Amino acid sequence: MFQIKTFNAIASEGMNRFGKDKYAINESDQPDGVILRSQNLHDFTLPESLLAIARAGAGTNNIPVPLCTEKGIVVFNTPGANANAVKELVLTSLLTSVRPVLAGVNWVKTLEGSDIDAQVEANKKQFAGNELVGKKLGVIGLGSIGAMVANDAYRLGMEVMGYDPYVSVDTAWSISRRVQRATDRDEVFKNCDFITVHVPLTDETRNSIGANEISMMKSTAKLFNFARGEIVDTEAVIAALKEGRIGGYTTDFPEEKLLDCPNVTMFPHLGASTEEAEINCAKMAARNLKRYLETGNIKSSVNFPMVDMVFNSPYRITVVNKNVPNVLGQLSTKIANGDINIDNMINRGRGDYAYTLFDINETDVDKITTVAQTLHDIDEVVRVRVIPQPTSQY
Ligand SMILES: NC(=O)c1ccc[n+]([C@@H]2O[C@H](COP(=O)([O-])OP(=O)(O)OC[C@H]3O[C@@H](n4cnc5c(N)ncnc54)[C@H](O)[C@@H]3O)[C@@H](O)[C@H]2O)c1
Ligand SMILES: O=C(O)CC[C@@H](O)C(=O)O
Repeated sequence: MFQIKTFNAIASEGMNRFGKDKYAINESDQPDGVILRSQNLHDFTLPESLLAIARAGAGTNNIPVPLCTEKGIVVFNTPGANANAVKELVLTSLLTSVRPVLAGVNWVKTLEGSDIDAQVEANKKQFAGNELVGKKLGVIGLGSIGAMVANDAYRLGMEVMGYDPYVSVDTAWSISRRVQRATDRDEVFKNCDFITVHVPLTDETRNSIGANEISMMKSTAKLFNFARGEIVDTEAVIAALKEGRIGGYTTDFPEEKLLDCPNVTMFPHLGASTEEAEINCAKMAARNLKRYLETGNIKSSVNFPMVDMVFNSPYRITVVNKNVPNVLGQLSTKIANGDINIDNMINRGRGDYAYTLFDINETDVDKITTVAQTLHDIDEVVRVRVIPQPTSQY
């Protein structure tokens, strides 16, 4: 039985994938797997039992990823599964930022009397706005969300400029050739009427939009942040808004100090909050976690390499180890010394750590367990698992 712990409400369409025959949910404080949304795990003591964490979402800054890597805990996310939901909210924000439609709707609710039509025609000019067509949108970060925003903004008639020095080949293929590529981020700040940021929170991106970047923006330009609050220097934004040096700031990450600042729109972290996105993320997170627990194969991990080997032998030994020379040699020698024949193997490194699968032609569990113990004796080995052949491949 695998023990799964959940944090946050995870859509049942995902949780149902953990069949009751193999999985117990929230019954143990020594889980094999954790599945969560935005719960902060930085202060959570990672139990020794923990093999993997699946984030039903894109950002993994709520998880202590480097510590997980050191402990051989695989962290998964669900790239793209909520991208459309975020894109639709970004487009909603762009459209409502140029037309005060919500203010107009709320104003109509306050009307009284039998001459409402006359009041409407006399006052509607206060809710007039502008159009997006022909205006320039800058998209910083052209991943799952940024690429969709760029393509759809172009379809709405905007000029679009994108910046992403690390864009993946797959995403690059999906971006319209009409989206201008900025080679320098400053071009985006200097030229665009709207700037939207879609990068992960990393050491490089933290506070990466600050006073310097804001000073390059047009005084009418509006900044949109649906990525993470910490990417934008809030104090610099407040100063610019108060002095009228930029036109507006929309964020999905409310902060107290922004509450009474002019031209700020805040959403309560709603980017991924659609039924469809929650279901997509839950299903993908559950699939990632199940695949790893039942086969050792890794897909969509943020800290370990992708590994996908067909499981055709009675048992598989998986090893997480430091990525240094001669560990693989020691591992295979110890397996051979235990009189076990290797059918198939794969070894992949990522940064300081590597992951190896050995499919073994052996059914004697005691013999396999004894050999697995000897693998632990190698200094560089972090974690060893023995997995029986599953009834289905993933
Ligand atoms: N508001 C929400 O509810 C919500 C929902 C989903 C994602 N997000 C946030 O949005 C982020 C992006 O999501 P995604 O699904 O598009 O992720 P993604 O991994 O598909 O795309 C991120 C892109 O950012 C690029 N990038 C990284 N560092 C960069 C830098 N310094 N400059 C420019 N580009 C850089 C990468 O190359 C990649 O193309 C997530 O990490 C998460 O923090 C928020
Ligand atoms: O789970 C959520 O509601 C938000 C997820 C979002 O911030 C993400 O990074 O995918």
